[in-house]
Amino acid sequence: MHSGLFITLEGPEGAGKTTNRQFLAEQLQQAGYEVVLTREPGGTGLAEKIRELLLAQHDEPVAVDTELLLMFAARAQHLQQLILPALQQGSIVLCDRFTDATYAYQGGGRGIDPQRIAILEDFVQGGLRPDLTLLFDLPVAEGMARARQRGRLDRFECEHEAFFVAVRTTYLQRAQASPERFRVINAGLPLSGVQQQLLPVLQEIGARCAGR
Ligand SMILES: Nc1ncnc2c1ncn2[C@@H]1O[C@H](COP(=O)(O)OP(=O)(O)OP(=O)(O)O)[C@@H](O)[C@H]1O
Ligand SMILES: Cc1cn([C@H]2C[C@H](O)[C@@H](COP(=O)(O)O)O2)c(=O)[nH]c1=O
Repeated sequence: MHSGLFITLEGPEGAGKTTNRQFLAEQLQQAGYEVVLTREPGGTGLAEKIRELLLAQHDEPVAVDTELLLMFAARAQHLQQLILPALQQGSIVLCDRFTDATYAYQGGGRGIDPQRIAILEDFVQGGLRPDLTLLFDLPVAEGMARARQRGRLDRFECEHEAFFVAVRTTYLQRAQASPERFRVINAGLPLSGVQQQLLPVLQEIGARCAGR
């Protein structure tokens, strides 16, 4: 059990998670909260090295189970070194992607049985789950266009459209299955419209912190 708040930001490539994570952090810090910003895969020195392996192109195919296990290896390190200590100190942790991404990308995209992902989720996380998850949803083509504008594409960003359609569908199914945890944000609007949708979320975060 911890006294902090674990908030994850999810969505496909180019959905605006990084941009809006910064906006949320600034608002929360101005309101006096201790905020820790992090991301997956990554977030610690070792986990960032695993991220480099995962995002790079290799001269042999990456087996889907290798990809899955590397995601959870990075997560185990991230949890022990950064997320759990921050939550125990009472911080709000804003994490760009977490295990919902594994269900969406390795489950939906790569076709791994979600029951196998659930076994690793329990093994690595014990009972820890995000308190709140913001799903930044937008049409696949729009997200890919935004990602392409940034320049060179990583190993995931080079996937075909059907992969990203499966990723988006899985995210939306998970949001529908757990409405108490997910808030779905229409990320296809101009930035001001996206941030407008985050105002009630900020109020909710404040209320949850006050109740702790
Ligand atoms: N609402 C928006 N309208 C138009 N462009 C946006 C919007 N939000 C973000 N962008 C732009 O889209 C690009 C991707 O945004 P950002 O890096 O925040 O997304 P992301 O979800 O973190 O992406 P990824 O998961 O691929 O790293 C950036 O160039 C950003 O400026
Ligand atoms: C946590 C996690 C991530 N991924 C994928 C999703 C993205 O393509 C990259 C991370 O890069 P980004 O800058 O956040 O877009 O990794 C994944 O496939 N599975 C996961 O669990």
